[in-house]
Amino acid sequence: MTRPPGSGPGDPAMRADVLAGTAVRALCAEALLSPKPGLVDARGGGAHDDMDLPLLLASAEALRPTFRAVAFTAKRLFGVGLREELGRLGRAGDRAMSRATGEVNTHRGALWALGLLVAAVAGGADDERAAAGDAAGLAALPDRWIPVGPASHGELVRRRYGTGGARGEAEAGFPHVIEVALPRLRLARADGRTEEVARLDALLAVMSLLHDTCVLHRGGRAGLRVVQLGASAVLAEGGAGTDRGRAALLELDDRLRGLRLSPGGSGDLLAAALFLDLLPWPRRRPRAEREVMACRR
Ligand SMILES: CC(C)(COP(=O)(O)OP(=O)(O)OC[C@H]1O[C@@H](n2cnc3c(N)ncnc32)[C@H](O)[C@@H]1O)[C@@H](O)C(=O)NCCC(=O)NCCS
Ligand SMILES: Nc1ncnc2c1ncn2[C@@H]1O[C@H](COP(=O)(O)OP(=O)(O)OP(=O)(O)O)[C@@H](O)[C@H]1O
Repeated sequence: MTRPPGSGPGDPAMRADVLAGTAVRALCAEALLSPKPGLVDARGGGAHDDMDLPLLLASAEALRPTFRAVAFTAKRLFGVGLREELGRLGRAGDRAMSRATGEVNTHRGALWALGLLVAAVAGGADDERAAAGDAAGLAALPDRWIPVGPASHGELVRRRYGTGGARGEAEAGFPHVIEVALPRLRLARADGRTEEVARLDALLAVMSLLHDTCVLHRGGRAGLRVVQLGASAVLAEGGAGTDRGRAALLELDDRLRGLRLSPGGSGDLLAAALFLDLLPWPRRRPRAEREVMACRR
């Protein structure tokens, strides 16, 4: 759980501006990665007619002060006090995003995941699993100030299909980041894949398993099956780095754009994985290597 103030690593590499910079870099890296099935990328808006790459990059930059404030706050507060302040900062960040994008939801899910992870690292978590665990603890704490308003798409989907959505993923300690995206990223690197291919394979691995409320909202259970089976098929063909895998990926992209299905939750969790992967952890390599070995077995 979140540590009391003053017991963080005090590591200058984990200063608030470094954490905020790494969060923005992770968002930009996710946005730029191409070709992603159904998502906004360097080629265009994917399944979205209201987004493109410049909008996503502007939105990422608009969130930098929020991430910095989250990191400062997590060094100062802990427990429910921190959770409630994060809620306030997250809602203000959401408004900053909306101002930057003309009211388009470019990064709501990503701000939630990255905000919790930034807070966990600023609060003293000193490796990826500790960060995910501390973020889970924060997500599960009550926030008295959650505004009462119309149900979000995620809430409607949760009620209808009983899935946990972005909240459930965070409260469970980001299993699709820790157990799926990061091991796949490292396995692909260890197999000599390019960085772009490794990131695409990590995204596909998440898509093949996640119950994404964006997809369920737009396409119901049938839509979710298209996404999960389509991503599994690309991986079964060898992933984004093989000719057959690349052809299957482009086919899936056409299909998702045709059905207007966007795997936005998977995009968010890839950004969260890239954030943890890009951070200058004090002691990280041995664990990363162990995960590659575990994934090979
Ligand atoms: C929890 C959030 C994401 C709201 O979730 P909800 O499902 O109700 O809303 P909504 O449908 O608008 O957005 C959910 C987004 O999560 C992503 N997502 C969808 N499914 C999943 C999933 N299974 N796992 C992870 N992310 C997912 C998608 O990008 C989607 O757009 C968040 O906006 C929130 O409540 N923020 C309050 C502010 C706060 O406490 N912030 C703290 C950190 S700064
Ligand atoms: N590259 C990306 N392209 C598009 N969305 C992404 C990308 N990466 C992450 N996302 C996430 O996807 C979500 C946007 O999804 P979506 O447009 O379905 O949301 P919505 O506004 O709730 O729904 P709708 O557009 O169906 O009305 C954002 O919360 C964002 O965090």
